[in-house]
Amino acid sequence: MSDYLIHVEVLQKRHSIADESEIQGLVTDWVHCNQEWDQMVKQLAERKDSYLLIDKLPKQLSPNVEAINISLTRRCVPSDDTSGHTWQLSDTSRTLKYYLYRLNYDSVTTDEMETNEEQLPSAQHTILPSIEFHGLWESLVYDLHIKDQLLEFVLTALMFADKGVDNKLINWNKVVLLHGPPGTGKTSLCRALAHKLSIRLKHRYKSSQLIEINSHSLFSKWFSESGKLVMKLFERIKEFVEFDDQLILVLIDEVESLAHTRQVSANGSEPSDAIRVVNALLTQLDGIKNYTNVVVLTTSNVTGAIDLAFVDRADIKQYIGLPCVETIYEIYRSCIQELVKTSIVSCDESILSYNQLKCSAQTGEALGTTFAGNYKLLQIAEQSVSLSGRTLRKIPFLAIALFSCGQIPINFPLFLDFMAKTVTKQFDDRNGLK
Ligand SMILES: Nc1ncnc2c1ncn2[C@@H]1O[C@H](COP(=O)(O)OP(=O)(O)OP(=O)(O)O)[C@@H](O)[C@H]1O
Repeated sequence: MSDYLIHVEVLQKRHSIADESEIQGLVTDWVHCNQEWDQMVKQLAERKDSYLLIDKLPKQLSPNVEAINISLTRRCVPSDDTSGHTWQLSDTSRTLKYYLYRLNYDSVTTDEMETNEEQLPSAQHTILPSIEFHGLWESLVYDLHIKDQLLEFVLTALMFADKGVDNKLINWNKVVLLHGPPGTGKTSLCRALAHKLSIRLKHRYKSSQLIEINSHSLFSKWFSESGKLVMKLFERIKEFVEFDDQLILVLIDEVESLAHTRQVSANGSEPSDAIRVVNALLTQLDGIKNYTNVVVLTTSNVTGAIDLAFVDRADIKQYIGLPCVETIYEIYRSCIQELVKTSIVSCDESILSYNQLKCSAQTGEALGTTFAGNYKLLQIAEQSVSLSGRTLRKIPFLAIALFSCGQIPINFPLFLDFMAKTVTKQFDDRNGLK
């Protein structure tokens, strides 16, 4: 038993023909010869929401392995945890979980449904783990340990289903609801969660698929038919769910457009159709909850507008809010690292994590000019409070587009000036719109 569980995700190269056992053997050797586990774990534990990506691999691994991603969760290993292979590092008390996977490069496919007059795009299917969502989980930063908690929640829900826990005695529906302001990464988090689950559960399921329901097209034009369309759509989902070696993740974005509160609908202009849609959705959700291999992920910007019966079915109702200074700093830091990597910004200073910066300030190490840029970045993060994650990720692009006059590379201090001006402009523009 250990305080941390170390997850080692091994991405096999696209054209590698080595079999799983061969790669597992090579990775095992690498893991056991690596003397740096304690240091890596310490580094990761200090950083919140963090991971270590190793893409410069030793030559015995590089022909077959693209990258190795190491992350931690703070928990003990349940004795019958079936996800991944478990290894005990011989010289420490640390437990390590190993997952080997390949990315799917096929493009997303769109399902269409027939209405009276036309074909309607009703859902998008992505085979997971997909190149489309590679790195998405790691790119999302939150104030609390939201990502780990969500992952843990879904793994537990699937484990309960697998163990055949009686639903009449313990109630769980395998439905997640993420709600909060626009642009806080709710949809991205659902996609990233689905991708992560497909990697972590590769031992349990032969394949995994994300089905994204297009709520808008289901509910807009053919309003009177919407109830029927919802039923049809879930019939189609059931075709996939029938195979219990397939993990199916259903994403309903902006679920309020399907799960409108029946109270409001009843007072509105077209009450019966809206009520029919909500009823159809609730019936279908109750129908698929009996399958062990399906999880429904939903998002909403306006929780108040969702039917309470739906909200009640969600096992987890997670509020995703606007980022705090620390999270903003980390989002900006990842943007700058990317611009340095692609030689758009030149930087001699190492860009510390928020925690490192705080620690070195306490010990007096960072107070010299060496970390002046880091402090300036922290000020910009403070200036950016109340902006959404979506806006924050745009700021570095806008800073260059608006102020660099096409001259790259831009040195780090100048780039930070551009960023500060862009944030000010963002608030001015926003106030101008009010
Ligand atoms: N917490 C975050 N960390 C890092 N990036 C973020 C974060 N929140 C948002 N983003 C960025 O914003 C983009 C848009 O996020 P997304 O569309 O998932 O948000 P949303 O909450 O679903 O928005 P909406 O409610 O408007 O549909 C993401 O792809 C990501 O680049």
